[in-house]
Amino acid sequence: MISIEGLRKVFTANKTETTAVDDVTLSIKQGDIFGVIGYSGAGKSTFVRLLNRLEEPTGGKIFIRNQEITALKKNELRLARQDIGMVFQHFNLLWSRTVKENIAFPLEIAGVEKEERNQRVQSLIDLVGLSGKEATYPSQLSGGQKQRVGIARALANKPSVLLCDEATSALDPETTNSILDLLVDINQQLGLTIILITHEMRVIRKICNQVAVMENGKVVEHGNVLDVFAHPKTDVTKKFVQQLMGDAEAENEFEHLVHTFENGKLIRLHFVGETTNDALISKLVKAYDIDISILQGKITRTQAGAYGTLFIQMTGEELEITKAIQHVTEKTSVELEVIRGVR
Ligand SMILES: Nc1ncnc2c1ncn2[C@@H]1O[C@H](COP(=O)(O)OP(=O)(O)OP(=O)(O)O)[C@@H](O)[C@H]1O
Repeated sequence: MISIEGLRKVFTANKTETTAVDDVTLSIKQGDIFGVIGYSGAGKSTFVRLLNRLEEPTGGKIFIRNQEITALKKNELRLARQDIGMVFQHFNLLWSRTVKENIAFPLEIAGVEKEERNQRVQSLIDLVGLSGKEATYPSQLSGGQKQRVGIARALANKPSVLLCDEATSALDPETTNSILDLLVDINQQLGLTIILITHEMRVIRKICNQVAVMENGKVVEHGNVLDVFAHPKTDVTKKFVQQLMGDAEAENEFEHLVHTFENGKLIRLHFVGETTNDALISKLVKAYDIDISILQGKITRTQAGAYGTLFIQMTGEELEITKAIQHVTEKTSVELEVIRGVR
């Protein structure tokens, strides 16, 4: 759907050059909710603004549905942009226009007839849950409602791609959740491909199936959200994962466990994907003559499945414990590590 090859953006200000986006190559599939995460200054905003050429690339190519965006002339670009909606952090609404008039604006520019325009605006208002607010001005709306107008406006020309530039960063956690739910709805109902940038891992966790991590203009890691979460390779990704999981896996935590729970085997189970639903612990206790205590852990859910770590203590006969461990390693995809054997 979207193919990005060697994308670069260098800004020159006061004779100093800043490489905001540095040789980014990615491909994004139709229907993906693709998250780009990074700390402030990583280059996320520049990256997303390059995709519709709100910023002109210094180098590289962008293809959207086989059309080379980077090769388009100004007037061709205007048409191509109708296929790429964009939602902004600070909404960018027209304050002197009502909700209805804001959403109608891109349709007026595209020359859509009044009757069709009105119909489309009304169905967008229903889609984003703003029925009854048609004649309201943006200043009379809450942040979440303003962003709903922003989303409806971005969808007005029936784009196949929606770019979200920190769309929930100005909102409180509850409103963030409702806007993220709306984006998932839109993705499912309209089959829209969504690219969103954020500095919050919980946004990625809640709605993305793919993620790219940016640092110093480069994509340092990317792939399926679960894979990247479960096996983070770079320090920056590890820090983001820790934002969600806390430091449940920190070394000093397990030292503490080893000393506190002196009997039986101490085991770390690492769950990735659907296996967390399989009632593994109760199956083990029923099938083998052992006891299991859950000592510590955290499991979190992502759009692509669950993952997390659980520290358990197994007590009982050595042979039974060995059989239970074999069951986990041979019959499930849960990763198991014995961190201390029987005393
Ligand atoms: N118009 C500009 N002129 C000069 N430098 C710029 C310009 N826009 C961005 N930069 C620089 O490019 C780098 C990346 O900025 P960008 O805004 O893309 O990062 P970001 O990851 O989106 O950060 P934030 O979340 O704080 O917006 C920064 O070093 C920034 O100072």
